Amino acid sequence: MHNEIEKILISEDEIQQKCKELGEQLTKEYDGRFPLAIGVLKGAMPFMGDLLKRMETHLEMDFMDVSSYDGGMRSTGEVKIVKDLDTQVEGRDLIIVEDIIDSGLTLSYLVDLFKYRKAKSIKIVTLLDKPEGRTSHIKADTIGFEVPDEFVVGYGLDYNEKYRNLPYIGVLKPEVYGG
Ligand SMILES: O=P(O)(O)OC[C@H]1O[C@H](OP(=O)(O)OP(=O)(O)O)[C@H](O)[C@@H]1O
Ligand code: HPA
Repeated sequence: MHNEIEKILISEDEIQQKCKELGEQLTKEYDGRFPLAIGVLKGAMPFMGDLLKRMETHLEMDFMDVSSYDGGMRSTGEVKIVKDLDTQVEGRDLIIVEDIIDSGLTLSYLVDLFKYRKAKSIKIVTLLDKPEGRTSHIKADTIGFEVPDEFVVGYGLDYNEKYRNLPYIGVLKPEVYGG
């Protein structure tokens, strides 16, 4: 698996250090508030786990499974809800945890949905931001790292459902996707 990676953009150590830093920030911000942390599956799973372990305050967790890439490298333009939340968001302080904002379509869909469901506050925390990919007006409140306009994999991010279990963020060799 590792020999299919052309280069590592963000190392495992850098990711873990960032989770500690962001977890400390969120601890201060949400102390005494019992927020609802929403992980956007499947990609956010590793980041959600590492980040929230660093948050030293009570919180509730839930997950929403949405998909718009169908395993490929381009957004289909349509966000599908595969699994909805089990928790009511009305009146809650939400922390949406994402692995990446690229076109911004997934998050603008979710933010509109949670506003409609009357969330009290919505904070977007993303490990990666790819600003050059943006086609919709959405900005994260908290960003771990900015990435260039390349298709990245690892630490939750897939290509054809593979590479999510890499502990770092990297770029694939062109021959892997037939480039
Ligand atoms: O800003 P966007 O262009 O909408 O891209 C970001 C979304 O794309 C990926 O999810 P995907 O739809 O591939 O589902 P997955 O997490 O199950 O891989 C990623 O995990 C984000 O949720
Ligand atoms: O660069 C990416 N890699 C993997 N999944 C993604 N979903 C949006 N952008 C990306």
